[in-house]
Amino acid sequence: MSGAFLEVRDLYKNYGGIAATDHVDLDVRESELHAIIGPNGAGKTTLISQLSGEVPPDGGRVRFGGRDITTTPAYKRSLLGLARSFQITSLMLDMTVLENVALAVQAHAGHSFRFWRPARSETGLTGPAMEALAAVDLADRAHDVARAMSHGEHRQLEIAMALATRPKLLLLDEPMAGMGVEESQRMVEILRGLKGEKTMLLIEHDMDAVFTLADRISVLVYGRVIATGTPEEIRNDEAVRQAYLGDEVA
Ligand SMILES: Nc1ncnc2c1ncn2[C@@H]1O[C@H](COP(=O)(O)OP(=O)(O)OP(=O)(O)O)[C@@H](O)[C@H]1O
Repeated sequence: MSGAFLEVRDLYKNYGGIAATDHVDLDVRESELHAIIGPNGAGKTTLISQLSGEVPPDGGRVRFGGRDITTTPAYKRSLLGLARSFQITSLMLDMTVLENVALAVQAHAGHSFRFWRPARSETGLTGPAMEALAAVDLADRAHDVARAMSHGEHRQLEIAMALATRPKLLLLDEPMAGMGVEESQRMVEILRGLKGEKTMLLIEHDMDAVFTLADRISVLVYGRVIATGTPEEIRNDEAVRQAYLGDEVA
């Protein structure tokens, strides 16, 4: 027992002879920002999908908050406090920013809200929704229609929707994907603001962002974790340097 908040042991997923995750061991400690990096096809998305419960593992165990959740379905993991940042495809573009977040709160709370009332009229929904929007620097956009926002703001909104459910662990799947320099910098600031308050597992290709933000980094190559450590340790790890042909993590 490591006493980690999220404990992954021997996790395995095979796709037609390819081990997408190959006996992965991973510990995420409470309050840390733990990043997963690795070349294309290394298994990062498969790993996060196994943690959120969308992809069932072929072997191994996942424990969260001391409880075995290996076979727990995604919606129950979310109720236990394990949230994956929503994807853009789940945004309601013709609704306001606030309504989108309120819907996420409502969906998470299930029966405790009266579903036939419009989400905007429930103060029990708008309180947590506004708090989440403030955390991602979108409070002043609350009443704008989601369609009117930029790509970067849509990604901020996705994070607000996950935060509004007050998760204990936030799974972030490439939050900087498709962003320009300025948008990425804004996202880095937002994640920096959440550091310490939220435990986060971050998958990201933007190495500058990862090395700036992460408390610890795990490196996945061909489905295997080849190293875990502080940014400094990862930077100096010979196997990691070789996996990245020496330069990208320098
Ligand atoms: N649903 C699937 N069916 C078959 N093979 C899959 C499936 N999902 C992933 N794979 C394979 O598993 C391996 C790991 O893929 P995965 O998408 O998890 O990697 P990744 O590290 O997220 O890649 P990227 O950085 O490009 O997003 C790849 O070889 C991929 O082709």
